[in-house]
Amino acid sequence: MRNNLLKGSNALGIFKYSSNQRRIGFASNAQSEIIGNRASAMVRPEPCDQIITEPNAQDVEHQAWLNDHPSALRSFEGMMSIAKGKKIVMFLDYDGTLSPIVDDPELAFMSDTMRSAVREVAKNYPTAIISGRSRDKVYEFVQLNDVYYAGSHGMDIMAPPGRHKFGETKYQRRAVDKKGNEVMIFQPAKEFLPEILEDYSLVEKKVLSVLGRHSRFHLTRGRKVLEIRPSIKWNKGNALEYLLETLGFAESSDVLPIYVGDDVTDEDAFKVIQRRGQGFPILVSRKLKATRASYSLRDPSEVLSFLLRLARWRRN
Ligand SMILES: O=P(O)(O)OC[C@H]1O[C@H](O[C@H]2O[C@H](CO)[C@@H](O)[C@H](O)[C@H]2O)[C@H](O)[C@@H](O)[C@@H]1O
Repeated sequence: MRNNLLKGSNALGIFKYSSNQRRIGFASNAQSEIIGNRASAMVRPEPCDQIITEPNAQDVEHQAWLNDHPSALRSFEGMMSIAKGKKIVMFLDYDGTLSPIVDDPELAFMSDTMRSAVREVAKNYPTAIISGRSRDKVYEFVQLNDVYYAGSHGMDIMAPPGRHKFGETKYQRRAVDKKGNEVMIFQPAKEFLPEILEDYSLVEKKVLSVLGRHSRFHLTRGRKVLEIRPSIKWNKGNALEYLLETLGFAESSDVLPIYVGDDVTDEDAFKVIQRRGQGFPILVSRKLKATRASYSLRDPSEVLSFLLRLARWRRN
């Protein structure tokens, strides 16, 4: 039991300090390696050292969660050995994944570094951004041409110019983007739009009472967000499947979708990947959470590292 606790605390970057023990710290300073009593008397502990007695129950629980949902950065080589010879398709959520969570949704900008990482990934693998936001808003933030955009939880999908096939799909139509390029738009909930626009301001004030008058809609909750959605079976998971189909991978046995997301709405996409038995669902979270994801990343800065490694992996 004690060994297990210590194993957990080591993996969490916490170690027990005693003066007669060999100790390797995380400080870059060479002095952080101390051997024996004599040396320990000469060297002051580095500020990063944490002196603790036992990890608490929460640490142990978090470590158990990390064992079940290991870091996609630490597991990168293993993941890529599975990906070898397969066609990777990249799916990315926006808020909390490509941009940090901030109080004002209008200010949820992504960094230029993140933008160029996504651009690099999109050069190498088909890439889609699937967000709860409107498609236009996500495009405004991301501003990349060569990616698929799926707004409103996948209910409004746009393929990049020249990257689409126009089939007979009922809700699909040709359109022209702001730069005058022909794009393909897919909107399975289009017929609901007039009602959404008509009731929007009222919905903000009296969400539940409005819902009482619109049985065709239902309420979902995100991170500090109330959303009214058409009661159709369409979510980020359906969008992922639709995009794989659009890309010609519907029946493919060698496609490997990677989906990175942080919120409850991303669980639908994780579920689809689990069901297909192919691909990597990755949850972005610092906290232990119930999830269908197989891997984890702590925050958007780790997402950035993952994307950069993925782009580099293909180049090599
Ligand atoms: O699917 P996503 O791309 O993750 O979008 C989900 C929601 O994102 C936005 O809200 C979240 O991010 C905000 C900015 O960081 C934050 O203030 C809010 O608390 C979060 O819930 C967006 O405002 C929603 O419309 C999206 O559904």
